[in-house]
Amino acid sequence: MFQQIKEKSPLIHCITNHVVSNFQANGLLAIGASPIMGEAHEEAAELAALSQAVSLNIGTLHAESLKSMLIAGKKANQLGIPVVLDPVGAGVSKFRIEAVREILGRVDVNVLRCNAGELAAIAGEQWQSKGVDAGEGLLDIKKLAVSTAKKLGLLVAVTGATDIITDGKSVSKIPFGNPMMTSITGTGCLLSSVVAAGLAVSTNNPMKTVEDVFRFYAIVGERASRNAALSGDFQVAFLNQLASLTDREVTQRISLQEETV
Ligand SMILES: Nc1ncnc2c1ncn2[C@@H]1O[C@H](COP(=O)(O)OP(=O)(O)O)[C@@H](O)[C@H]1O
Ligand SMILES: Cc1ncsc1CCOP(=O)(O)O
Repeated sequence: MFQQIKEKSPLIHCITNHVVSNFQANGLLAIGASPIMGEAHEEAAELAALSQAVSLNIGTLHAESLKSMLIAGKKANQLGIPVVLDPVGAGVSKFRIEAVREILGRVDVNVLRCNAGELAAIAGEQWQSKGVDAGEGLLDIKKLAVSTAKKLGLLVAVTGATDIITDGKSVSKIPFGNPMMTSITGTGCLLSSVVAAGLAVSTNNPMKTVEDVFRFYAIVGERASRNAALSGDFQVAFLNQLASLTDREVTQRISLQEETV
């Protein structure tokens, strides 16, 4: 699939936050996709219509960008273009959680990519979130992901030490990755837009596409951590691995894991 992304270079319309906008654009370029960031409501429908996937992220949401997300999301739905939602910090304010509910109510989101705290907030469960980070809680995240996917009728992809992906029926766990991935801001946000790029080129089996993207991304994190002692180096190493990791190397890494279990 990542070879296909390089060949087709899908245009990904990102309405995202101003913390990670640059990292997200560079990460998409690194995998061979073509990012366009744009949050004015005047152009939201046009940009969505030009794109092969739409990536919505509420990290620094305001009334204007929320309006744009609804316009872009609805235009994407009309044209059959996949939509990914990253509900950054969904539980930290009334504004964010209401916005997430409005987007989910008015746009057919294909994939909800979130951390455990954001999932808990969306499901209306108790959780000790810490700003935009996952935080802590006692819930069974797998169960919550399954029930949320069923209730909302979409794919839920929850990140953490082990990632969980579900369509409400089957569940897949991705055990790869490295804790250094949480030492820089934006790895979650970029992952959501990489999922959008995957869906843009591979539409037959969305669940498998999300699994493949998550495996690839986690292995990127593992390899980047080998070449970086501290977070500044890690960010550069991460972009370099995004640009250079091949589908074949991913397959090799997975088979190594399978041999050891
Ligand atoms: N403890 C961990 N060990 C390995 N990988 C992790 C760990 N925590 C998060 N990751 C990875 O870091 C990336 C970002 O996840 P996360 O920090 O949960 O998202 P967010 O930035 O939205 O909070 C994901 O690819 C996830 O798999
Ligand atoms: C720190 C911060 N504040 C608002 S958005 C944002 C970036 C969050 O990025 P990620 O959730 O991918 O770490």
